[in-house]
Amino acid sequence: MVTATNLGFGRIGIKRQLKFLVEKYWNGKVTYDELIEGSKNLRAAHWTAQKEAGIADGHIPSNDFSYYDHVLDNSFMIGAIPERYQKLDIVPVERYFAMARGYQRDDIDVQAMEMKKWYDTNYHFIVPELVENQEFKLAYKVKAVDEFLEAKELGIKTRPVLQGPITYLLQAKVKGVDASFNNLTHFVPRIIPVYVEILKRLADAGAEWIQFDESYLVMDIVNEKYTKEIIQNAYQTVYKAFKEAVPSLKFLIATYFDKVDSNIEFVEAIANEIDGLHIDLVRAPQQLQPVVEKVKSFSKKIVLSVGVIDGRNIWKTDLSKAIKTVQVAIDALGSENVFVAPSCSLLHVPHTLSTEENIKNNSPEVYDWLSFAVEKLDEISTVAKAVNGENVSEKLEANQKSINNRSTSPLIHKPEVKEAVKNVTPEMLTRGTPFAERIVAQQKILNLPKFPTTTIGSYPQSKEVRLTRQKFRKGEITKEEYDQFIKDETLRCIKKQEEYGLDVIVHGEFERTDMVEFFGEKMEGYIFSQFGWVQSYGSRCVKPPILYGDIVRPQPMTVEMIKYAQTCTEKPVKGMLTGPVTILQWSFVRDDQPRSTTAYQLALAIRKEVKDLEEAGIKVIQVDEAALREGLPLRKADQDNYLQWAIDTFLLATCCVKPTTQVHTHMCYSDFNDIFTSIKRMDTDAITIENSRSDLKLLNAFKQYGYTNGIGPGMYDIHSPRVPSYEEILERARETLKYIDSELLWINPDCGLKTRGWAEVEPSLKNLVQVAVTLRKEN
Ligand SMILES: CN1c2c(nc(N)[nH]c2=O)NC[C@@H]1CNc1ccc(C(=O)N[C@@H](CCC(=O)N[C@@H](CCC(=O)N[C@@H](CCC(=O)O)C(=O)O)C(=O)O)C(=O)O)cc1
Ligand SMILES: N[C@@H](CCS)C(=O)O
Ligand SMILES: [Zn+2]
Repeated sequence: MVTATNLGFGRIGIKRQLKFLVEKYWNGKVTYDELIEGSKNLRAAHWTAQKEAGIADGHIPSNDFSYYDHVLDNSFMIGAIPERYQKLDIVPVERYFAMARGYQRDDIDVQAMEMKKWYDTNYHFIVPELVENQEFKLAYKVKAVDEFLEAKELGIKTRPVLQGPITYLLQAKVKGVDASFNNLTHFVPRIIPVYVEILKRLADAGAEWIQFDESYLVMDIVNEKYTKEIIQNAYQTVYKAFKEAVPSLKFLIATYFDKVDSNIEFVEAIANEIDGLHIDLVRAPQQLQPVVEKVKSFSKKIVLSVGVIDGRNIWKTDLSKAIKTVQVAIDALGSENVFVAPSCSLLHVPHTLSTEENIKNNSPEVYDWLSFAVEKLDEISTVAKAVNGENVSEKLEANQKSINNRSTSPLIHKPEVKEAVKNVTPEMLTRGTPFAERIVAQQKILNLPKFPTTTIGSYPQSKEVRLTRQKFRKGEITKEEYDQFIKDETLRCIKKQEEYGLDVIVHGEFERTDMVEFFGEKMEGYIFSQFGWVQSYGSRCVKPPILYGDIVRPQPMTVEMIKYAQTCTEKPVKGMLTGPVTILQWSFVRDDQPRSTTAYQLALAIRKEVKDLEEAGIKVIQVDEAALREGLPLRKADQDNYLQWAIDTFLLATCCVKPTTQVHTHMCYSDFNDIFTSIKRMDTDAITIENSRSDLKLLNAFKQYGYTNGIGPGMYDIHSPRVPSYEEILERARETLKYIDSELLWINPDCGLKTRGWAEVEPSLKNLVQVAVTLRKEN
């Protein structure tokens, strides 16, 4: 019998209950007991939904829940708590949130831990931070065990999910060591006992299968430092120790987001210790045959968990195709050695389609093409039933009808859009004039001081802004009233920026729910869910719009608002747009054509907007490519191709302006080294980057690669509520000047300010501007 399984489920709840609960806890509006109780209810609901959908007993994940992030939970559980948090005299839950968000109370002021993108997703994790003499020890409460027991009490046997130790250690940064320090050789022996203790407790509690997320197995992990021998040795040492200590447990090694490829050697090396391997066959269907062959050759029989239901997108699965894939594994390994699974955790897709009344009523055809997490559980169970010989013919027929309908629907295809993409020429991808000449021409118009100051775009999306938008959506206020409110907010925001002394002004983005959803709403080819939220970081969620067809921009999207903003001030106002790659990356996009084709369509739409802004007299235009680095394929062999079309689409979107128009971009995520030549190729007049939670050393790349255009590495972290002091920003700016030429340096925060309150923004920006004033005197 093939088993229906799952790898992980979203935690925020059908209506984002966890978000509201956690935020209320932070604001002192609910107690710790209420936080515990509310989360318990959510977990119960999610386990029950999985059980009811037909996920097998013992294969419903637990420990996938988190108040903030599951990697942080793992650090907390094994005592990897940096000293600056350990020494705070606060209760454990406060310590946990201090690690995630920083802590500022009375005279205590501790920064948050580093946050990074989770592989190529829009989810962020808290980077484990270790020291050379790190001791790992169990927390007073062992979350993985507690959650297993909690589910057991409900009559649900779960499969606890743990961060695979090798992946956890490779993700960790170690303070105070040099580049030759080897995380694996150093920490493997130390981390084993704490994991063994957790495993023993899980076995005692009645667990059978344990899922180890060893997602690093899809990366190019082997290099000079992490040689094959070292990695193989690490895998063997860890999993041998686990098996010896707790022989009753079965271990599933889970990989996702790309192919395992030659790293299968490391799996082979531990084949006798483990009981199953999960592979992603949506992202990497080509790995089916080689992995099946390899697994078949192992002396010990292990289970192959085949990830055939897309955990990263929202389209209905072609069930007949999925069944064929599963059948290949069954034929080779036997049905008792095959699990049906989603490609990865369902954390990355919204909860359920069943509440989406708007799509159902207004776009019934598209509704029929969709599948969110709960519906995907049903797909998993249907595939398992089908290969087990149960009669699911009605479901399969209905599914085939939807799949056929989608592939031929006239809703999707617009010949004029396809034609426009074909007609893109190389001349459309270049500015023509070099930066050195452009900047002189721009300065004649803009006359900016040295170390120009700016912000990234958004200002606080206060409760009032959101509630007013909600009232407008519900029809409680008119469009005129809403527009006037937004204009008033914009004016107020611009006057504040003038008061702080910022040089390049932004309009604040008050009219935007989200920088991608806003543009989606103004283009044809998109639909929008009402409750399709997915977690981005901590309590912050995004509702990716659904791009289902060819893209058309019927009319200008931002021009009226930016023109208005420019009338509010003498200083230059940046026209704010989101770039094609970021729109692509943060939408659920069609899977019936290459992503590059969709990006070209988006680029043509943004290009029209850029041109219209310039014609409206806007002198500085920022096209955010916040997610360009995030979209980089995980395997090096795939990266050049991506970077080629990704940068081409950015150039297509921006290279239509005069040399006098200043083009900015902004990027979140600071791991730039591997894409540096591409950043250069973007040839923007200024780029602002998220950098403040990362090592300044990363900026060395700008020097190393001879970057000569304007650059603004974020001077402080906007994701945390703490206010940076003038001294702190000044120190950072002075340090930055060791890496960046003073003529090129912009002074700015590291991302938009929408998540902050004015009470934090005001002192932070005043300190920021003061730093620029000091630098001008010093340099
Ligand atoms: C820059 N970032 C972004 C990423 N991805 C995006 N798609 N967009 C981004 O900006 N990825 C990387 C980073 C991640 N950063 C963030 C930052 C902030 C948020 C965030 O604040 N999300 C909000 C939801 C935003 C939104 O759409 N708000 C709606 C209101 C929806 C709502 O909650 N309405 C309430 C009523 C009002 C209220 O009580 O507040 C309701 O319906 O009940 C809007 O503005 O109208 C969040 O709350 O999490 C995300 C990622
Ligand atoms: N312009 C956007 C960029 C965020 S990455 C903002 O300021 O919110
Ligand atoms: Zn950003």
